[in-house]
Parts: sequence; structure tokens; C-alpha cells
Amino acid sequence: MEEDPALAIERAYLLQARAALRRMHSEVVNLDTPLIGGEDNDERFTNEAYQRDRWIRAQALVDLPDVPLFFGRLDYEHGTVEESDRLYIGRRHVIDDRGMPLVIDWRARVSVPFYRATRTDRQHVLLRRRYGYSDAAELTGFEDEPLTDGSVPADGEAYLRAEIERPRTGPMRDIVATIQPEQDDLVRAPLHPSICVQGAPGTGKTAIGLHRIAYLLYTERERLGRGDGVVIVGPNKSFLSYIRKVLPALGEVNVKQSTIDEVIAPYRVLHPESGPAPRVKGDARMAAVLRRAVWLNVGTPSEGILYAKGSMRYRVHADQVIDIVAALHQSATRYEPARAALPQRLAHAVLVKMEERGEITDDRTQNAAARSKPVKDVVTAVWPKLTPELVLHRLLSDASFLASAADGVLSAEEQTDLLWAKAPRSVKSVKWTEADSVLLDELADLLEHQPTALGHLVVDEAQDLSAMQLRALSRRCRNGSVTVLGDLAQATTPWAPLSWADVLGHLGIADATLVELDRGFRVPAQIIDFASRLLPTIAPTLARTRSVRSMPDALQVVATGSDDFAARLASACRSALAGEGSVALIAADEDIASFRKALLASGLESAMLGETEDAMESARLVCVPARLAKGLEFDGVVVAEPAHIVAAEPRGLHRLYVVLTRAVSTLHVVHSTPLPEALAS
Ligand SMILES: Nc1ncnc2c1ncn2[C@@H]1O[C@H](COP(=O)(O)OP(=O)(O)OP(=O)(O)O)[C@@H](O)[C@H]1O
Repeated sequence: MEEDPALAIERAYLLQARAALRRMHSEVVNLDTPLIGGEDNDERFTNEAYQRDRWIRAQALVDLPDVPLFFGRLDYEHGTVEESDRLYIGRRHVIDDRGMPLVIDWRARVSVPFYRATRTDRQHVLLRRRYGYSDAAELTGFEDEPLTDGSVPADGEAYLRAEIERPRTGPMRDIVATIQPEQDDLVRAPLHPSICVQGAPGTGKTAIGLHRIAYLLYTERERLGRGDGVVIVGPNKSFLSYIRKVLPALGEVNVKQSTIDEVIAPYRVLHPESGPAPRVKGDARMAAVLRRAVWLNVGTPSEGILYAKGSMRYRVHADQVIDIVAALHQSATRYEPARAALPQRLAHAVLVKMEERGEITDDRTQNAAARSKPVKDVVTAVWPKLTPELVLHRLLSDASFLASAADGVLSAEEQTDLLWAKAPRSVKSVKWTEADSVLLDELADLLEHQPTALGHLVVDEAQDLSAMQLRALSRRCRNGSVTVLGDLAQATTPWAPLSWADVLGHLGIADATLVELDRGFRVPAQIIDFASRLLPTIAPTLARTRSVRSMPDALQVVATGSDDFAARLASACRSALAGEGSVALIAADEDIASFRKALLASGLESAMLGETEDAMESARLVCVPARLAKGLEFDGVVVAEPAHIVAAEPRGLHRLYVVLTRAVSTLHVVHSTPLPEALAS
């Protein structure tokens, strides 16, 4: 078949752009990095920084074989843009060897009309062209949308639907070719003020967070490059593995993607914890309890200081020592710096006594007094050395100490919930939990200022974070800005906050812009309507989502007897596998291994999410424990025994809502136990 000449021109242009990108890449790789001679630390640091910077620049210019180099074109009115009337829009800038642009970065200002221009607001654009690619990034066609009056607009929504329904293989991909206007508003919002997005499942929150990072790094690279850079916090490792390729595809290879535990306790082994304690430990009131617990350690001196120098004796009376300690206690903001200051304050009092007796004193005299035993004894007695672990160990094991810190703040019952049933004998033998690690983090900051300086923090699935976790994040981003993403209806933790105002309060953000997204992209209307039956019970104040896609056969609910269950489950999986793309079987954590065995017995192989990092790439059928489903998506989803998912945890209905909203094309619900009431009605 003869090639369409217009398509041939575009393909030739793509080849030219790819060749130019290769040239740009090799220029960076082959650049002579001027290394500074010498081996001292500063010089080594500078050289390493140079090399690293070059590595990052080179990585950003790698032509990824499966990522199309440009996805759109804008034909502007003549003279609107200086360099050219025709701009190809892609994931990064590509220039020819004379410096003329071949591809314009989607983040540039001249690219904005690609996402925003309409027939009624053309923004000087005559024509918008969208390209289609094969999975191997081969240019297969294009679609024109003339914006000039009288023309018939192309169905931009059809292009969007096709893009969403393109079968999934492995990790999440970027949405840069089809960012929608309400998403674009958030992606391109300035660094300040912070933004907070409430969005139903599949409205694109994660995608927005990732594209926003790429955008901010483009516009504010220098500012964000200082300090600790940019971090995105996600719910678990499976999720982070799922999103890991989006930013590199957008040319950003230097963004940390972490779980909350990795941010707060990167080196600590955390142990599981159940019962009522985690909820109390996550409560914002714990901040006051911990503060008191720290400062309760400051005692009242019972004796004065008797300082000997040569044959002379100098006495500072107990009352005066009490006053010195009390004054320091009152003015101190953190425990350790004040503890470090106390010897000097006491020594100063000794010095005054010496001077009263005509002694000549100087700094050395004061330092000697500060280091002397009588002064040290007072410090040890009234201002003991603490570690976060020491304080928390005492708090969770000593009921009367806890009462002195928590009375009037926590109820007696809450205090009982906090106390260990059997206290570990020593600090070293404690098996710290996730909730404990957050308290230890707060304590560390009460003892000593923890210097951290994130430029920007994106918190995904923020509805699941406790007040104390949010405080810990806020400490890491004291002067930075934050993008908060989440959905209150998907909150599954015992400590989940009640509102976004609460979340922002704990993060210490006074002026965030709160936005609600309600246009759903992932989940077809038939499935989201089914899942939304749970909303009146789990999140009565939230609006229902409007899906942009309708698929009449998307939902199948199969009621079966327990004898038939395994066969019906396997047949649901087979039917999902008959479609294209990824398929997940999702079930309660306790059920998933046995259901997987049943599938295997019927000849269906699968991978288990959580067992291997790349489960989503290593098999088409993935078995997903319900607790790991958050944030993920699959073309076809089979949910087995929803009632078990609900029964497995206090917020089981919220978990079920998450699980039911993972499908892009089909959802099979297979159950032998009756559906939960809220879903059946
Ligand atoms: N503008 C868009 N163009 C193409 N695909 C999109 C667009 N917006 C969202 N999607 C797709 O919809 C799916 C859902 O996006 P995303 O995971 O960001 O949603 P979410 O709001 O974070 O969902 P959840 O709350 O369920 O985790 C993804 O496959 C994403 O690629």
C-alpha cells in the first residue's frame, strides 16, 4: 500500500528529530568535563557534582525507544511565534545543529494552547494535530482539529478515550498528549500557594502529581535544585514501582519516590501493630503529649553548687540554681540545645561569685567551671540526656509517666490503649512500629531541630496519613510547597483525617488552594456507578464521579455457590484475559494465595503482587492482595468475595471501594458469600 504523502512527511520529520536528539545526547556524553585537580573533599565534591549533573542531563536526552518524541503539532497564525508558525509538541526540547527548535517541550508557554485552545478561544492557533503511534513508537497516523471558524472539530474526546483504553503492559505511562484543561490548571499552577486535590478514583490525581513535578522542575529548576529537592510520597512499594517510569519518560530522572515510612524512618525495621494503639498514636494530640513527656524530664535542683578553685570555695545557692534552670526551661524551644546551654549558665553564676570576691576571670575560667564536676552533676540530675527512643519507651511502658504527660489530653481509655501489654525490658529490645516511628520522629525534633529543606513535596493518597505523619512531612518541607492529592472515600487507615482542612492544618499550610475533580477517566460509567453505591455509607458528603467513558458490558456480577466458586472465578479471569492488556484478580489478603492456587489448578498462571517488584510486568494476570490495590489499575479486574474484603478490616467498605475502581475496561465480581448490603442495594 502506498504511504500517505502527508504521513510520509511527518515520519521524515520524526526521523530528523530523533537524529537531532541523538546528536544532543552524544554532545553531552562526549563533553569534556573540566575536572578540578586535587583530592581534598571540596574538590572531590565539586567534581562529583559536575559528573552527576552531566549524567542527569544525558539521561534526560535519552531517546526512549517506546516513547514517542512528539505527540502533537500546533499551526499558529503567521508571526505569532518568533521561530516558526508550526510547532511540534513533545516531551522535551529538541533543536537542530543550528539551534532551531524541532520539538518544543510540552511545558513551554507556547505549548499551552495545545491543551487549552478551543474554537471559541483559539489563542492564535489555526490547527491542532494529534499523532497516533504503535506500541513501538512508530508513527502510524494523525488527526487534525482545525480551530478556525466554520470547520468541523475533530472528536478530541475520542482521541482521549482511545488513549485511556490503549492496553496496559506494566507500569503507568504519562498522559502528556491528552492532559485535560482541569488537569492542566493544576499541573501548571505556580509553586505557591500549595494545592490540595480531592478527586474520585481515576480522575487523574497521580498523573497530575507527576506531571506537576515535571512542570515545576522545568519552571523552577534552580529554586528546587537547592536543598533536598523534590519528593513524591506514595502509599507502598508496589505503587512506587507502578509509577516509576512516568517521570523519566518526561525527562526527569532526579526525583525521589518514597513511601511515607522511607521518608520518616529510612533505616528502621518496622514491625506490624494491630488493636486500638495506632489510632491514638496517629492523633494530633500526641504532639502535646510528647512535648510534655520531653519537658517532664527537666527536674528541680535540690542542691546548690560548691565550686573549688585552688584553696578557694565558691557557693551558688540552691535557690539561684533553681532560678537558672527555670529561666532556661521557660525560654527554651528545644530540649538538647538548652541542655547544652545549661552548664555555661551555671558556670556564669559561679563566675559572678568569683568576681564578687575580686577574682579576675575570663572565658577560660568560665569554660573550666562549665566542665567541672559540681556543674555536671547538676546538669545530669536536672536535665538528663535523652534520646527519642528513651522517652517513647518510658511513655509506653510507665503508666504514671504517661498519665503525667497525657492527663487532660488523652482519656484514661486512650492511655490504656497506648500502654504496652508487656513492656520490652530495654530500649534496645523494642520492636518499633510504623506509628512509633512517627512519634520518634516528632520526639527527635522536640529534642533537636532537624534540618530538612524539601523544595516541593507531592503527597499522593494523602487521605491515609495520620495527623502525626502529616506533621512529620511538614517538618521536612518547612519553607517549601506541597501538592496534596487524595480521595476521602478511599481512606482505609484507622487514623484517616476527616477533612482536607484537617490535613492542611496538620501540614501547617494556611493558604492552599482546594480543588475537587469529578470527571473520571479510568473507570467506565457502568463500573463507577456500581462502586458509587458505597458512597452514601463511606463518604456521604462527596459528589459522585462523572465518567467520560461508557462501556455497556463493562460490569458483570456473578453469584455462585461455594462448589462452583473456583470454576466461576477461573472463567471470569479467562474472560478478562481474552481482552487485551493487564488483568488483576483482587481479593482479601487472607484469600488471595488460595484463590491463586485454585487458578493454577485450572491451568491459569499468575504473578503475585508484593512478592516480586516487577509482578505487573512479569505476567498478564496478577494476583493483588486488596491492601496493595490502592493507586493501581488494570484493563480487566476480577474481584473475588467482596464481603471478605469488607470483613477483613474496620474500614473494609472503603477498601472495597478502592478495589472496585481499579478497572479500565471490565470488572467481574465473583461471590459465593452475599454482597455487602451497601453494594447489593
Ligand atoms: N488526561 C488524561 N489522558 C489520558 N489518560 C488519563 C488522563 N487522565 C487520567 N488518565 C488515566 O486515567 C487513569 C487514572 O489516573 P490516575 O491513576 O492518575 O488517577 P487517580 O485519580 O490517582 O486514581 P485513584 O484515586 O484511583 O488512585 C490512568 O490510567 C491515567 O493514565
